[in-house]
Amino acid sequence: MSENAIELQSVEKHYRGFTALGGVDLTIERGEMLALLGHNGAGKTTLMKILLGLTRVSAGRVRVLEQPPATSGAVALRAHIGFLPENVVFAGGMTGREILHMFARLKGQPRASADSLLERVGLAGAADGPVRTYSKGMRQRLGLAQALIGSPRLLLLDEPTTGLDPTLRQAFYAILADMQHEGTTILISSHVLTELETRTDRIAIMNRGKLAACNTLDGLYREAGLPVRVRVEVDGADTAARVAQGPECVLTHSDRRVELAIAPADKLATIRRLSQMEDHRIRDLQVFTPSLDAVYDHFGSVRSTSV
Ligand SMILES: Nc1ncnc2c1ncn2[C@@H]1O[C@H](COP(=O)(O)OP(=O)(O)OP(=O)(O)O)[C@@H](O)[C@H]1O
Repeated sequence: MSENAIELQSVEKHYRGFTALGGVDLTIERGEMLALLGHNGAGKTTLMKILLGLTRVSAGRVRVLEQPPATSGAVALRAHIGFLPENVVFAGGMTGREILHMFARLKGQPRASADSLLERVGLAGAADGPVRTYSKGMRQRLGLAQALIGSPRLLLLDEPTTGLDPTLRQAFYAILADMQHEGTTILISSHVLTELETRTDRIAIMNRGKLAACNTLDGLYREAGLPVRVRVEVDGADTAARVAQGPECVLTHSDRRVELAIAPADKLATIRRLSQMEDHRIRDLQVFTPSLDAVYDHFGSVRSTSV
């Protein structure tokens, strides 16, 4: 059995001359949670549709749980995939329980499994009310319950937390963490890097139909190589001058404070240099790593502009 739940090799998708995906290589291991980030139109939904077998690739090779997804023989494969689309719409007149029972029947699963999923997503109390009375967060949770029917081996979630408040988002990710713990592979697309930073194993950033980066968060920081900012609070003008005399780029300089910009690899050398200035008083030193938004911007705008 392959270690990989998803394998994409040189995948392209063209719509009448428009390139939605321009050669994507991506492998996702079984049990991994990978975030797919990208601007509007970057190609995230197209990629998910390909994985679901809803659209065929124009070129390249795709394997989902070791099978090509867009073939007539892929019906059994789909039973192992849970999908939550970006805009989930349910018949407003039906209750949450009726909807989940319907999806359970379609997936050949017992009704009891739907009932326990309503518990799991915290909708048991509202399950017998019509969906038109549900809040956005409740509809999203019903959508997640629908995606979880049949304990899928692969979960594809297209911007699932859009519009959820922070508490609901946390509850949503707690359920995903449980699923991952049980061995489910999860691919989750989003615009928001900050909410995914501590929750996913790796982050793939798409830019205009190409993969601009795919790495752990630490790996993305390393790859981006964005400068680290060091703020040094000093006892007076002499010390400030000494701090500013080093090889680092000086961002601001006053008698009390100097700010330096340094390459991540030089961080320790700078701290060593500052700590060895024994005859000068450094009152405080703060290191600011680049924000996640800066990392995202770096890959979203600098690389992969050739599609
Ligand atoms: N059926 C289609 N016909 C023509 N162009 C399409 C079709 N589907 C998608 N596209 C184009 O392909 C590009 C990628 O679209 P896609 O929906 O995959 O982006 P996305 O990253 O999911 O964006 P968003 O974050 O806005 O949902 C877009 O420019 C879109 O207009």
